Amino acid sequence: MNRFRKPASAKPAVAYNLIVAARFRELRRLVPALRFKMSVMIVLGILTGLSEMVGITFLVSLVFLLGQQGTVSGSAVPWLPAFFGSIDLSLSKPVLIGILIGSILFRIFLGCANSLIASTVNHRISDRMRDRLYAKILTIPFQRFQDYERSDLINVIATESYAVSSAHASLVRLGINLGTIVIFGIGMLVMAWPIALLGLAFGFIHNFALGFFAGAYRRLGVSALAAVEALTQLSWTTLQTLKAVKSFGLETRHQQLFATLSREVGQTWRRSDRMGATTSLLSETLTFAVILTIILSSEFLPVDFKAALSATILLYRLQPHIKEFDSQILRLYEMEASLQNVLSLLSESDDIKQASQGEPITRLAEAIVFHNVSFAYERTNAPAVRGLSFSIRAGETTALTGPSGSGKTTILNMILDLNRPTQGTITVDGRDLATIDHSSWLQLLSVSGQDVELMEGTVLDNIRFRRDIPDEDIRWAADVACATEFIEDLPYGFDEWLGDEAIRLSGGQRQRIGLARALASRPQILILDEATSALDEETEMRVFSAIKQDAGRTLIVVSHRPGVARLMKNQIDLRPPAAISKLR
Ligand SMILES: Nc1ncnc2c1ncn2[C@@H]1O[C@H](COP(=O)(O)OP(=O)(O)OP(=O)(O)O)[C@@H](O)[C@H]1O
Repeated sequence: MNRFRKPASAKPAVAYNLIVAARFRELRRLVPALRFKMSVMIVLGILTGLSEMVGITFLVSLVFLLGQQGTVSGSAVPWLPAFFGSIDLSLSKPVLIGILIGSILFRIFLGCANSLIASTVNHRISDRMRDRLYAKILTIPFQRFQDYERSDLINVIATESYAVSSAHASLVRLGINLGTIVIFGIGMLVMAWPIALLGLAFGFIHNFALGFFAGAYRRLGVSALAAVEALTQLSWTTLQTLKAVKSFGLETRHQQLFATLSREVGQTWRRSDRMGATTSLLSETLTFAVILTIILSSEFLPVDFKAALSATILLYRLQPHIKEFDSQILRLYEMEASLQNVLSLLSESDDIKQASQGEPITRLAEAIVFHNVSFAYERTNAPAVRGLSFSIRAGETTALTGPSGSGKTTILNMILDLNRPTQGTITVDGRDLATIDHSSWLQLLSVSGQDVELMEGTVLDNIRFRRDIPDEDIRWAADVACATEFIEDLPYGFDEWLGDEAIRLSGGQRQRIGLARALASRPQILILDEATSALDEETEMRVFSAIKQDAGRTLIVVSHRPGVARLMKNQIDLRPPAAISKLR
């Protein structure tokens, strides 16, 4: 994730069960109206448990009554009088069978309803999380975005976002299990209190014993996440640098690295399975011990046999709930690392430029002026540019020149409002750029750089770049960028599939697609940052003369080629004054 964030602690929790409260608090921040939906699902789940308990006790009674004829005298179920006092609950066999079938059907119905609701709610949570994470990537300041590994961002959107719905599902299951445990416990207490006490002791021992695994599950979550992130990062960089990998003959090296990382991912899943099997075995052993205790001590228990049998079956049916209760807590530990990643990305502050509502701007009438502007990137010792004052006049052409690293791109980024000066101000027609509505300012601008970020799609898609631009404007832009001449030679012309690498295009052809993309929206201000560096001189001159024919546009060009700089009316030289005078 963020390269500058400390990794999540893998230490075991001090108080094992408190993780539930921590996860609940985090989820409440992430999912509005959490409590209502959760409560409905938990109540439905508990009702399912209740109908199961009713079914079990009536089933036991039925088994005992099957041999009898007519109405059963007295209460059919031994614990009912404890709830209903002196009311005569004599039941005939058909009624008993009816109640039994009813409770089974009710349980099936509630179970299905709850699964459907859970699935809908969980998918909605996942959809919402993915949308929010994606939106966050688009709204965090660009400089902050650069702190993140791209592959990790893909991971967090595509897979780790599910941690939120999984945590929600786990909390719901925990609520249902706890409610069911309480209801079964009360039922057992009424039927056979010694067995209920044994059950209570079992629950506590179970919870205590599984608590020892909390730290291991948390560490497992951290290492599983690290292994998946490393694997995705390698895959991502291999795809990005495949040409270099092949040119340097590094295929085998990459294959070996991938196999090692892939094995690590497999190992963490196997470790997860082994830990699941261990905790399950522990849980089953504890259940066996408690059932054995009941069987061995049954003769000495002061409980009616039918009630003892019902309570023992209940205890047996209770075990999965106790087991699930603890395994859901362990899951909360395991998913902690992923959840922290989601939370940390979502807690990034939005770019104030996008959030603030400044004054809209419809055109650049006079000039963009830098007033004693300095800019320092985060975590750097020296500012990238210092004390700059100059103006870029509207409707004119201006060249920004200077040696590599002198801050030309940094200046363009400030004009694009991607970065704001750390000192000084930039004004547009006399208004502070920081007070101008960000999106209306961007409507006036278009930029093309040395490296063109192509995307999966056709030539047309790449020029249009998901904007509403008519085909005529795209054709016009391709003409001005001198791109039509090579596009028409492609087998499918503008419909030729490029892919994000556009391997079949030369560097200069890719740059011309980038230029056409910038021109297609017919911007008032066109910014070209070494955008023609890969073109031959003749084509470059043709491109500039075509661009300059479209009068009225403000053109800002960064180029290391003196010939290009000379084509511009104004020049801003970023060399230190001493260096300039030495050259004269
Ligand atoms: N994201 C960043 N974080 C930290 N420092 C940066 C960042 N981007 C650029 N810099 C630094 O800021 C300085 C100016 O960089 P910039 O890219 O603006 O120079 P440039 O004049 O455009 O260079 P070139 O002609 O090589 O493209 C350089 O020292 C560079 O290392």
